[in-house]
Amino acid sequence: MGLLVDGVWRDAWYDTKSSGGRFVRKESQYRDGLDGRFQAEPGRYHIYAGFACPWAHRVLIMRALKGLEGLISVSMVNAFMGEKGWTFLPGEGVVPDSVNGAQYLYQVYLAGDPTYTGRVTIPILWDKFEKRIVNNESSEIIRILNSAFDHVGALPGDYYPQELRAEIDAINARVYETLNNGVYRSGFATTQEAYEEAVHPLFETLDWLEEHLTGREWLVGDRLTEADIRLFTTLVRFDAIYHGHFKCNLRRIADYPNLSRLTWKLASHERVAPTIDLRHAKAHYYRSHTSVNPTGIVPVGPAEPLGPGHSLTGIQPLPA
Ligand SMILES: N[C@@H](CCC(=O)N[C@@H](CS)C(=O)NCC(=O)O)C(=O)O
Repeated sequence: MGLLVDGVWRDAWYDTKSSGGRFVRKESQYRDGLDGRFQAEPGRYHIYAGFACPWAHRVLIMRALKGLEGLISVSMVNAFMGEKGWTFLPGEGVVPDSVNGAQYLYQVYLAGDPTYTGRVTIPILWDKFEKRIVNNESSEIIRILNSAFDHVGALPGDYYPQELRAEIDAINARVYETLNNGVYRSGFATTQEAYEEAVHPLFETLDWLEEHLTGREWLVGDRLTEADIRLFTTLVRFDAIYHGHFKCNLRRIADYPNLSRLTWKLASHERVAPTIDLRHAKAHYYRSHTSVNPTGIVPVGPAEPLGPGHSLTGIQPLPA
């Protein structure tokens, strides 16, 4: 775990000292869209992702739902993120970097800008023509994938429809703050106060979502939208990872019937299922976050991380 400073890798854990033990997420730096100099073209773009990361997972799901596998290639990082950050070293679920030939993800950031300063995160949308990062903010990459490739062969489907945007944005805002990022704010807190400040609102949001989903199939409108996708990538990891590793343990998702139903509905979706590898994700969190779990031991349970009777075995690997 570390970051680049003027193009030089520095091994460092998140600084929580200056913020009273609170984990404060840094803004992503590459924020271009596919317009102007970047045009949507088959074969031009590459995604750097990984099975562990909930932010990268959003992007893998959108790529799959829009049927973009043949138009946008992908590389997948190793589960273990050590002192040199994410790597493409051989391991389960790794898809090597066919574009930049990087062994370490920081080399991809340097290939785009040899003087980059900042965190080295997945997901990344990379332009093979201009040889640079277009965007490294998942909430924006999923919107790009949702519509930019529609005229060059993407599958139909709009997961951010105009008429539902206000409602989607409102749900996203609460879910991002208290849940998607809330699990990290709970788990990476280094004071009791900072932890409790995160974990209580997190469960208030889960309670609220459970109620909101009564009599509804999806969060917004009567259809699958990006709001469901953004919620899902946290829910699917919750009982196996966040409940134990990040101490989000007032309740499990299995204790919420409506949230469990939504989680399973997406997890078993034929296009979404191949984007999930919970064993890999568990190994990442428990082995890489040595300040949270110094022994690196990966717990064996829960036996059924997606609720009674639901198994994810038999899922096919992600097409490269
Ligand atoms: N805001 C970013 C966050 C991405 C992010 O934090 N990814 C994590 C993996 S789950 C990462 O690569 N962390 C490495 C680091 O912070 O050094 C997004 O949504 O794309």
